[in-house]
Parts: sequence; C-alpha cells; structure tokens
Amino acid sequence: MTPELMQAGTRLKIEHEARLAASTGKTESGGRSASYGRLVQHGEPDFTQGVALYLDDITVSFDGFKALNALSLTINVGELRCIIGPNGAGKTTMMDVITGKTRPDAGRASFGSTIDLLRLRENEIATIGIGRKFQKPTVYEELSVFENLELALAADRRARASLFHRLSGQQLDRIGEILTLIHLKPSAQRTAGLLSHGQKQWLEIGMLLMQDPKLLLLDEPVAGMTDEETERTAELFLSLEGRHSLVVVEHDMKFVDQLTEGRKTVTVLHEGSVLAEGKLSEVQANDKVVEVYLGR
Ligand SMILES: Nc1ncnc2c1ncn2[C@@H]1O[C@H](COP(=O)(O)OP(=O)(O)OP(=O)(O)O)[C@@H](O)[C@H]1O
Repeated sequence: MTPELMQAGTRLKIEHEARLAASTGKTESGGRSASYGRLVQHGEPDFTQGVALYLDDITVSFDGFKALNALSLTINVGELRCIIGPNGAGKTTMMDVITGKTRPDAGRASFGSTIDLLRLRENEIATIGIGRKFQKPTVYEELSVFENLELALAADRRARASLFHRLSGQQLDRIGEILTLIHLKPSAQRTAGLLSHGQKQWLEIGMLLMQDPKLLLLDEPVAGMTDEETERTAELFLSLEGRHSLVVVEHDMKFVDQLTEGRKTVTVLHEGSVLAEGKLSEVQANDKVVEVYLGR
C-alpha cells in the first residue's frame, strides 16, 4: 500500500468512526453528524451533510457464506464513484442491499443522512430518488425513444395510464433535454427495438434520469459497447456528476480511467469488503489489489 493510500485509509477510518459514534448516539446532541443517530423510515432525505449514501458494517450471508462482510462505504452528494473488484467480490449484492432487493443480516444503510434504507421496501426505494441500471438494457422495444422517455416521466405506475395525455411544455422541455444528453435526439421517433445496444443503454439511462434520481447505481454500463459508445458514455456520466451521485460498477479499466480523470476515488471490493480505496493509479499499484484482481 502506498503512503498516500494509507493516509487516505486512515482519514476514511477516522471519518467513519466519527459517523459510527454519531450513529450510536456517542456525539454531542445536535452536532453536525448527529443526525446519523436518527435514521427515519419515511420523509425527505437529508443531503445537507454532503452524504448521499452511507453503508456501515453491512453483512449478507448466503447459507453461511458472507457475500458482504462488514462492508462500509460512503458516497458523497454529487460524487462519481467507481467500484471495481473481481468476480464474486460482492458488487451486485451491495447494489441489491441498497435497492432493498436483499436484506442484510447486520449493518446500517442510509440514503442521505436520515432515510433508513433497510426499513424500506424495494418499490419504495425506487421512488425516493435511487435509480438502478442493470447490466442488460430493458426498454420498451416496440415503443419509440420519445415514448419510452414519456413513460418514464413519473415514478409511479398511475402515470403509465397517461401515456397519451398532452404533455406540458415543461415536460416536453425535459424530454428534449434528456434526448440531447443521451445523444438520441435524431432518433426520437425511432422504435427502441431498432437501436444499437449502446443506444438502448443510453435510453434506459435517460429513462432513469426522467425521474431525476439523486443517486444512480450503474452495473457494468459499457459492457458490450463499442469504443466510441464507451467514450460517449463516459462523457455522459461526467456531465451528470455533481447534479447526481453515481455509483458505477465496472470491469473496464479504460472506462474507469476516463471517469475518474486521474483524481477521483476508486473503491476495490474483495470478499465482501473494501480492500482498498484511492486513485486508480494508487489502487493499481497496491500489491493486495494486484494479487486479488488486476493481476489475474
Ligand atoms: N442468492 C445467492 N445465493 C448464494 N450465493 C450468492 C447469492 N448471490 C450471490 N452469491 C454469492 O455471493 C458472492 C458475491 O456475489 P456478487 O454477485 O455480489 O459478486 P459480484 O462482485 O457482483 O460478481 P461479478 O463481478 O461476477 O458480477 C459470490 O460468491 C456469489 O456466488
């Protein structure tokens, strides 16, 4: 481990322990981090402390095998974080915990500093501002690109009935903005089933963006894309950074390099916990990381 990485690790540990102290009530009342001790089930997420997602000591066991083993991770508001790790490291299980698909045996998970994700159902989590993109694109193949975005306008199912109602000027503007962002404006009237794989991925990301999620979870978004599509996807994600927090699980190191721009933090998962965190160049030089992952 490089000295910089050790320093980063120490800093994270101190920050983490401060939050943990706050979560167990060992903090001055009303202190800056005190709200971690007051996780609530419902209500508006609180992002004023700069935290979008907080996982603390999460353990998930499948028949005694720990897919996640005391995993702790903090994602800041507006941050773009890449998560890498070998097959079976626990990346998908982590996403499943965040989205309520899998319940952990132990630990805490909050959205912002107050919403207790572990007490919400999967469908509730989908509507509070967490969007998840699975590896395979899932768009409505028989509908046009525009109609797909229109369908995604509202988060709840009732909106589906309104497919053919007149869109407000504001809604049309929003669809136009997203079409530009995902490079599909010229294909707005095209049937989604005729799009390339990369275009379908962008469309699905656009559909998630229609709901303006605070946190986007993206599982291997560039798998199967051409180099040009991969590059455009990197540009898209970089343009989303700041307004949204993005957690990108990815095996493609060139893509991770583009996204992290030589300065952002990359998290390496291994055997269900964080093996290393730091800049891509740092984790790539980390002996433990080389051994378990990059040197395969
Ligand atoms: N439902 C399950 N029952 C039993 N074991 C499971 C289950 N889900 C995941 N696992 C195991 O947990 C470990 C972590 O799996 P997970 O899919 O989270 O890893 P991953 O990092 O996403 O891997 P990959 O990069 O291959 O997608 C693996 O060993 C996997 O076999």
